[in-house]
Parts: sequence; C-alpha cells; structure tokens
Amino acid sequence: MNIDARINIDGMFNHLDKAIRLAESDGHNELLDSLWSVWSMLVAKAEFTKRASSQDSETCKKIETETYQHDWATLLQQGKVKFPFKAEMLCGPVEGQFLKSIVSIHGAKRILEVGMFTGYSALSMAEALPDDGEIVTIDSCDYLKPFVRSLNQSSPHSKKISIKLGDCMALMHELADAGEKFDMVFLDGPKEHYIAQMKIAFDKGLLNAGGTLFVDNAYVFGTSYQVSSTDTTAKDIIKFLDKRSDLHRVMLPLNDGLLMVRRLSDVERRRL
Ligand SMILES: C[S@@+](CC[C@H](N)C(=O)[O-])C[C@H]1O[C@@H](n2cnc3c(N)ncnc32)[C@H](O)[C@@H]1O
Repeated sequence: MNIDARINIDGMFNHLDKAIRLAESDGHNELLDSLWSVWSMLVAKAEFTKRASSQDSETCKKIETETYQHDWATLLQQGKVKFPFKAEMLCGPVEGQFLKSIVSIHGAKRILEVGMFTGYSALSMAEALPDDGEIVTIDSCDYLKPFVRSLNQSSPHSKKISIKLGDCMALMHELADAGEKFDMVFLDGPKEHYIAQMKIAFDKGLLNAGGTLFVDNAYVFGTSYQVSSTDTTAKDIIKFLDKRSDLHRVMLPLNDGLLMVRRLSDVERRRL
C-alpha cells in the first residue's frame, strides 16, 4: 500500500487493502475490479482536489518537503523531541489554501494557532495577513522553534509569526488574562483540550467579537465515525456544542475534519 498517509488517517485504506487481498485470494474477479475502482476513485478525488486548488508558495513547499525528509524517529530516540512526530501532521496544501483564503475573507489581523509543528499552517495563514498582522503560534516542543525559523526565513511573511513555547493550556489562559484578542483561533494541538480551549476562546474573550474558531482533526482520526471505536473525544466535542445554543458550527470534511465555530449572533447578525 503506497498512498499519502493524510488520506488514510482513519485507516479506511487498510480495510480496502484487506478486502482486495481476500477477493484476490478467493478469485472473486468482479468484486476485485469494484474494490480497485473504489480505491482509485478515492485516490484520484484527493489528487484532483489538490490539483484544483492553488499551489503552495515556494516556502510552504519547502517546509512540507523538509518535514517529510526530517528524521523524526531518530530525534525521538535521542530524546531531542518528546512527541512521535509524523510529517503528515502538517495540514497539507488544500487545508493550507483554505485557511489562507479564510484569513483574507475575514480580514483577520491577529490569529492564534495552537499546535505549530514545523510552521506550515502558520505560514499559510500569515501569507494572507496584512503587513502589520500577526499570528501567535504555540507549541510545547523546544526543538521546533529554531527549526521553524530556519525553514521559513526565506518568506517575507515569516516576520508576522510569533512563536510561544510552552503548554498550550497555560499559555492560552495567560493570553486571555492579559486581555489579548484574536480574530481567528486555529486549534490543532492536543485533542483532549479542545473543549477547554473553546471555553477560553469564547468565554474568556480571547476570540474577538465577529471572530472565527477552527478545530482541526475534528473527526479525531476518524474515531467519530468508526463503528468499533470507543474513543469519545469527537462526540464529546459535539455534545458540548449541542449545549451551546449561542454558538454556530459547521463541519467541513477536509482531511480529518475541520470544524468551524462562530458566535450565533455573528452568523445571524442579531443580538441574542
Ligand atoms: C498536528 S501538529 C500541528 C500541525 C500544524 N498546525 C500544521 O498544520 O502545520 C500538533 C502540534 O501540537 C503540539 N502540542 C502537543 N501537545 C501540546 C501542548 N500540550 N501544548 C502545546 N503544544 C502541544 C505538538 O508538539 C505538535 O507540534
């Protein structure tokens, strides 16, 4: 099996792979043809989606390439990073272009990102910020800061990126307590903190009036729709939002799910 890990984030291709092997070994040729058709349609759809979207900037391409070439496994063994990083953790070209487009539609000036990794999504968004705009990006891994700076320094937009190292929960509280405000918040760090982070954004005023919050991996690696999964992280997020009649949301089936959440009063443009 040789496919982009980002389109197999929920393991669907593993099931297809198994079905293909079974059909092959039992000599079910028509079934085999159909299974290969499903496989190739899924791959072609993902490829066409990427092809139909604008291409990344040279620096974003470089970040993606170098993230895939980096030896994360050795760094983990050497204790230089504490997290088993994988290149496919970066959001990729289609989501990157989507976020960039949203920043421009929004007219956002300040963005908060939780979960920087190699700075791919941060730079994608920074490219659409005005010259005096800023994206504050949080990560707990010290190794990443100089690495990200070395990757993005060729971009004129890198000056809009401020990196904060530390635990995302502590830093988000700190920012909210200091009265900092953001027009967009992009949550892409630890999934178990998503609910608490949404509360800080909406209830502690970190997200400006009229602002938009995005929750990445909102399908939580497909566990939200895998029948056999006992992981309730994604379902708990939706149950939390069900109780929040003041919030409006829409789930976009981009990669592993991108949930867009806004205050209902901003969406319907009325006072609640
Ligand atoms: C999915 S990656 C972010 C990918 C990035 N947004 C992109 O699309 O290019 C998640 C990041 O969250 C960071 N992270 C995990 N737990 C954290 C915590 N408690 N506080 C801050 N960062 C954390 C990891 O170090 C990792 O770099």
